[in-house]
Amino acid sequence: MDQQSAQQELQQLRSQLNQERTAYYTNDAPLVEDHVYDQRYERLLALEKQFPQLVTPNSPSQLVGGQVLPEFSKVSHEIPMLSMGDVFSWQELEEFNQRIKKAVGHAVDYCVELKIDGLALSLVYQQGHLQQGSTRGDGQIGEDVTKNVRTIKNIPVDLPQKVDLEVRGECFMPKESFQKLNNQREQDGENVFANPRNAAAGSLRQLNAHVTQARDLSTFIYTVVEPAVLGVTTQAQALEKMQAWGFHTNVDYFVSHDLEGLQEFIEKYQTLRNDLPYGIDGIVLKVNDLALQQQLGNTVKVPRWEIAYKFPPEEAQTKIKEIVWT
Ligand SMILES: NC(=O)c1cnc(OC2CCCC2)nc1N
Repeated sequence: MDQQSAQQELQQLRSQLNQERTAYYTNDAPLVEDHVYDQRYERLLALEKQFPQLVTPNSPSQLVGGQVLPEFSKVSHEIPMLSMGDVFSWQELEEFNQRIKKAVGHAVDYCVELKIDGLALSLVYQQGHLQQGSTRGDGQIGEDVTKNVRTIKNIPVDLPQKVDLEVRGECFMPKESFQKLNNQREQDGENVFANPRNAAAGSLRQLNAHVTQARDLSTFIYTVVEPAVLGVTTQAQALEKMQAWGFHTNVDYFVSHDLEGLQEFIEKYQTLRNDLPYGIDGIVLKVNDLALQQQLGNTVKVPRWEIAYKFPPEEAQTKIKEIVWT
């Protein structure tokens, strides 16, 4: 076979295998039988062995980097990765709502999301290919964790369209994986992680990508930095579109008008949180209209258009709950 036709076949194999991998891990909806995927993967490896000069970073064979990094290189976030203001009571949520109504002049819709207890992650795509993954760091400068990010199963390496796009979300470790990891560490006489969030941070910020790959990390993507690229004008549409493009998003969100239905949502998830397969530490209220978000802008540290309502720590939950609701 000549190089030209090998190049064409490899391009097709890479795109097919990456799509099949995303569908399998993100939507639990495999596109092909396992043995078909395996045959394709074997063909890719054989061609790459015969034509090593045709291997690309996005190839499924390159997902786990070879060498262990000496340290992380730094990434500067063009748009700062802001944190969130926290409130702890219903009254403070109402004060937040009043501030928004005063600034905007009328009641607004909010997109209400679960607050996943993980660490913030940025994913940058160029021409539809995953180019870089980085941590929030101090909001301006984060760490380049691209090699590790490529091992996270529900992060797509290719997008359905060849566009430049940045999305952000939460990287977390499911509770069950956390338990298994700590049991294994205890058996190996290693120190255990205090909670799933620390385990996720320690696993993502690993200099050896093979270690990250073994840690069963996951993501919930919640922000598109440039909504126009996806043609969306609200946060709820952004969540829908990102899911359609292959990102793993959290479906337990709803749009409330002027806090309607919010108390029920909070009570529901303050109770449900123990049974969820991942950790949450509250809910996030975001002005749904993205143009309004821009109009409201940000303070130095946090956006004015969103607030995080933090649940009381799990052990104290019952006591504080009576105080908050009576
Ligand atoms: N932990 C979460 O689940 C979560 C975190 N952050 C955000 O929104 C960003 C958007 C701009 C600042 C915060 N949404 C979330 N759901």
